[in-house]
Amino acid sequence: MYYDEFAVKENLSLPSLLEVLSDVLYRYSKHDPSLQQPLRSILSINGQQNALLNLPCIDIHLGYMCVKTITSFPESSPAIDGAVSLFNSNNGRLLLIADAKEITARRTATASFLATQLLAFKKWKNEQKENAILTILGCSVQGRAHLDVFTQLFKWNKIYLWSRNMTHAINLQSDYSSKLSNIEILKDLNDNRLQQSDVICTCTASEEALIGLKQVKKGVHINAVGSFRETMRELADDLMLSSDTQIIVDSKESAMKEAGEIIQSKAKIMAELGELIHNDKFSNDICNEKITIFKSVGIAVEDLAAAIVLYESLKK
Ligand SMILES: NC(=O)C1=CN([C@@H]2O[C@H](COP(=O)(O)OP(=O)(O)OC[C@H]3O[C@@H](n4cnc5c(N)ncnc54)[C@H](O)[C@@H]3O)[C@@H](O)[C@H]2O)C=CC1
Ligand SMILES: O=C(O)C1=NCCCC1
Repeated sequence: MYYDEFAVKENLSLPSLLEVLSDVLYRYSKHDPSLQQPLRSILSINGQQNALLNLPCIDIHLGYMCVKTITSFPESSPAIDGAVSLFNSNNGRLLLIADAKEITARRTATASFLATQLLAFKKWKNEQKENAILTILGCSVQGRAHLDVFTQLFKWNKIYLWSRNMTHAINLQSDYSSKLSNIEILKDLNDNRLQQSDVICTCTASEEALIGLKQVKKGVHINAVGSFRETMRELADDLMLSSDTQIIVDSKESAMKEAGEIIQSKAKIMAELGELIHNDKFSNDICNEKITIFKSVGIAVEDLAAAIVLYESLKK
């Protein structure tokens, strides 16, 4: 009944997760009445950064209900802890309880990869696809999960890693050295290799902007993962507000309440990721001249997708 982080990692197929994620995000953005997801609750402890989060949702179309309860304690390691519970929505039976750290890490990175497919790969010519450069900022749990998912699902020409503490980047490079020989470390964010990157994933808990318009190239795609509070941000206002930037989010309702970059810059949101799925008009509006930003804060239907994939794989 309880699946720990190792069981989650071993049994959560990324291609299946990508498929179920696309389906639930598509129906979420279409306001499909069979899918219910209220805004999550974030209860802060003594007004500090430490918090208890609750993310429920019901999907009567797929026949499941899910609730993830996690703590976020940024000064602890790991920063996130908790469990995901999956239920049958026809009879109310509890089906599975699984480690939330691994589910959160993998569903978040897979959502970023889905955004990269829809916002970057679709607009690239073959040559850019064959020579694509990925940069990951922040080398803790999310940075590691992004490296893992992005390299399992796509072949990158080069990968650059940056972390505020360089040892973390070096350790991550070393952990992957037997599988990947194309990882390099960026010592700082003014390194012009950042400007050569086709895709950048920002995976930090920063409260100050780490990158601005001057540090990235025209047409870059950015997955901004880290911020989920008004006071947090990884991207500067000039990047958020440029007329060359198109901003996509996982949920407009959540992003406007939680995404620091969006609240602070008052940048306009172009669409939710789910609106881009099965939508040729939107895909055609995304062009190679524009910078695309997928700002995620994390929503319950993503955990539901992961829990369903896990449950159905364990049932076999
Ligand atoms: N969008 C989403 O769906 C999700 C977002 N998150 C958020 O993503 C971020 C990363 O998550 P984890 O790796 O689990 O957190 P973590 O606490 O394990 O790591 C935080 C990372 O941020 C770096 N960092 C903190 N302050 C910084 C600063 N001022 N400048 C540069 N780097 C800084 C740390 O060095 C560390 O590498 C967190 O803010 C977390 O809350 C986490 C889960 C899901
Ligand atoms: O969606 C999640 O799960 C989280 N989002 C923001 C940070 C904590 C976990």
